[in-house]
Amino acid sequence: MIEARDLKKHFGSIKALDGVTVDIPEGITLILGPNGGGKSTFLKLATGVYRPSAGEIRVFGEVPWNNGRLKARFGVAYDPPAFPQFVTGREWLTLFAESKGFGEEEVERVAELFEVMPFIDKRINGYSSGMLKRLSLAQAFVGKPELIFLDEPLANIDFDSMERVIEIIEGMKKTNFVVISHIWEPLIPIVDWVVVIGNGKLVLSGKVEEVQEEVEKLFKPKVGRSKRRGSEDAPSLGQEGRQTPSGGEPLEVEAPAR
Ligand SMILES: Nc1ncnc2c1ncn2[C@@H]1O[C@H](COP(=O)(O)OP(=O)(O)OP(=O)(O)O)[C@@H](O)[C@H]1O
Repeated sequence: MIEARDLKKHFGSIKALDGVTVDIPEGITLILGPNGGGKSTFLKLATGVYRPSAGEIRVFGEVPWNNGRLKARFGVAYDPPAFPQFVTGREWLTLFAESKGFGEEEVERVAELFEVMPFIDKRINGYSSGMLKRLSLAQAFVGKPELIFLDEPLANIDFDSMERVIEIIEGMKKTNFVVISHIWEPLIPIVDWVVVIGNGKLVLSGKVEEVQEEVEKLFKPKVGRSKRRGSEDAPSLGQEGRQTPSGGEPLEVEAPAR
C-alpha cells in the first residue's frame, strides 16, 4: 500500500529521514520510534505535505506530492492538531466535509463518533487539548476514507476516550490505518504491522507477531522506582511527606493537594 525507496527528507543540515526503504501493507500499521526520529516527517511525505529531498514514496502506487486526487482518498489527523481559531468546530467540520462532497449528516456522524457534539458549537480557540484531539480525529474520519493517517491519536485524551478510539479503529475493517503513537501497548492487539523509525533510518518493519518481542525490548517503559531508593546510601523517606537526607536535618516536602 505504501512503498518508500531510499526516502530522504532534509531540513538544511537536519537529516529528518535519511534513506528509508520500507513497504507498508494494507491493514493497520503502527509506527514507533524515539522523539525526533523521523516518524511525523515520514507521515507528511506519505500525505504529500512534504516533497522528498531524494528517493521516492508511493501510496496506492501513486506519488502523493501535488496529487489532489490521491489525497482525496486519505483522512489525516496531525499532531499537534492545527485549526483556525475563530470558527466553531461545526463550522470547520462543515467546511471540510463540503470540500470532500459531504454534508451536515456526515459532520454529525463523525462528531458523535468522537464525542465532539457537546462542544461543537463553541469557538475552537476555547477548546482544551483533548477537545482539539477529538475534533482532529472527527475530521480525519469524514467520508470514511480508504486510508487514515493518525499522528498520536491517543495523546491528550482520557482513558475512556482512548478505549473508544481503539474500538473505532478496530471496527472499521475496510479502512487502512497508519498510526504513530508513543502510547503503543493498547494498540498492539489490533495492529497488523509495525514499523520502527529512529534517527532518520528504518530500524525494523514486520508483522506484529514477528516483531512484538523486539518492540517490547525497545519501548517497554523503563520508568520506575529507583533501585537506590531505600538502600543505605540513598536518602531515606521517613514519615509521609518528610524526607530525611542522610546526615542532615529532616527536609519538609509538602504533600500534594488532593
Ligand atoms: N519543518 C521542519 N523544519 C525543520 N526541521 C524539522 C521539520 N520537521 C521536522 N524537523 C526535524 O526533523 C527531525 C525529525 O522530526 P519528526 O517530527 O519527523 O520526528 P518524530 O519521530 O515524529 O518525533 P516525535 O516523536 O518527537 O514527534 C527532528 O530533528 C525535527 O526537529
